[in-house]
Amino acid sequence: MRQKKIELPREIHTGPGVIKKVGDICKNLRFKGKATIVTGPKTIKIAGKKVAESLKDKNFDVNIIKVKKATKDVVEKVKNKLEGTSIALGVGGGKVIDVVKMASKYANVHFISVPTAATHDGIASPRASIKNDKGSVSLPAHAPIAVIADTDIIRKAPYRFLAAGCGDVISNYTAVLDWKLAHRLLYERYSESSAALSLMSAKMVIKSADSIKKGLEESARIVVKALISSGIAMSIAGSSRPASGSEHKFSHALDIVAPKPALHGEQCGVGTIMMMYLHGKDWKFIRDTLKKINAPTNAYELGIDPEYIIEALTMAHKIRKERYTILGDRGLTRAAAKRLAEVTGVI
Ligand SMILES: NC(=O)C1=CN([C@@H]2O[C@H](COP(=O)(O)OP(=O)(O)OC[C@H]3O[C@@H](n4cnc5c(N)ncnc54)[C@H](OP(=O)(O)O)[C@@H]3O)[C@@H](O)[C@H]2O)C=CC1
Ligand SMILES: O=C(CO)COP(=O)(O)O
Ligand SMILES: [Zn+2]
Repeated sequence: MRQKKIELPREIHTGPGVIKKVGDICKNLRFKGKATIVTGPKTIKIAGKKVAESLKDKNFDVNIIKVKKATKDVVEKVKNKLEGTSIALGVGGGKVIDVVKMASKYANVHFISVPTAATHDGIASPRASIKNDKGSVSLPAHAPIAVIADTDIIRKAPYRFLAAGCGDVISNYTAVLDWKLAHRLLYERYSESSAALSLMSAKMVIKSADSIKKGLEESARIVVKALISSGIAMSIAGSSRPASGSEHKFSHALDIVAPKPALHGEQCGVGTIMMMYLHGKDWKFIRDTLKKINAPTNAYELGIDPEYIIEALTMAHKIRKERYTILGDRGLTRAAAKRLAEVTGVI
């Protein structure tokens, strides 16, 4: 019998004002001494300082590291600064959380995920997307020991962020279709329970699409819940397969070719419309749901020139090559890419 390990967060704290409890939560988890906060230039003001205060109140010796990028070098630098730390905390968006996830794994310390925006499903996942000179790689990291998601902070973030999170989780539709395809064609290992949870996470958002609105705590809570359960689907799979397929390849390709890429989740949402079309599924349903949420559904709304959309479509199959998808091994011709984007109204 094949052995399997599933790593999950031990505690999940959500709700308005929960950030004030960070110190308490760390103490209850039996951390003490030095706590290192990894945060970003904006998020330090939004949440980093509050986390520091809460930790200091509980007698932690607090060290703050600001990061701007999620690259291998940055991960290495942060890892070196984690020496002697009892607990690392990632306070910010997806990049910050990915950096602390990898650095803490290398430094052999636990980390806590403190998202400041509901933009991505890496909040609770055991994977990290790290940039390199060829784009990015998906690396095995470890799951956070705790997730502390303050829905008051998240609801006050620009609405665009919440809509991006919806795009990232809705993309599970095509990710699972691609996974099933790879299972049928290549007999790739497939988990029914992981795929079911991944789809359920997407459906949680789709079902509530009409009530996902700017500034509402309830909306932030729905999206955070869906993103966390999508991360747990990745934990069960032991990879990002249930949450990253052809639509993510398209988004990763855009990150390489577009001079000013949009948010990860926004790009994944648009990618999902097009990949649903390639799968012969109801792509209009995805487009209409994204529209209801006020997430981008075309190049113009992404702020990306149509030429880059076509280029990203033609090179997407070369990204994460080990992950077989509807794009196949040869990918799309330029003519097919142009037609796909036109037919689905993306350009
Ligand atoms: N590991 C995984 O499983 C997954 C990883 N990802 C990765 O996550 C990244 C995308 O994350 P995303 O959050 O979209 O992008 P970023 O982490 O780049 O954040 C985007 C910007 O938003 C700012 N920000 C964050 N919170 C707030 C707030 N409350 N108010 C105002 N500004 C805020 C950040 O500030 P600051 O400048 O301070 O950082 C940053 O400038 C990608 O690299 C993607 O590959 C995505 C999905 C899953
Ligand atoms: O973004 C992800 C899941 O939403 C993870 O993507 P990758 O595994 O392709 O880096
Ligand atoms: Zn994603």
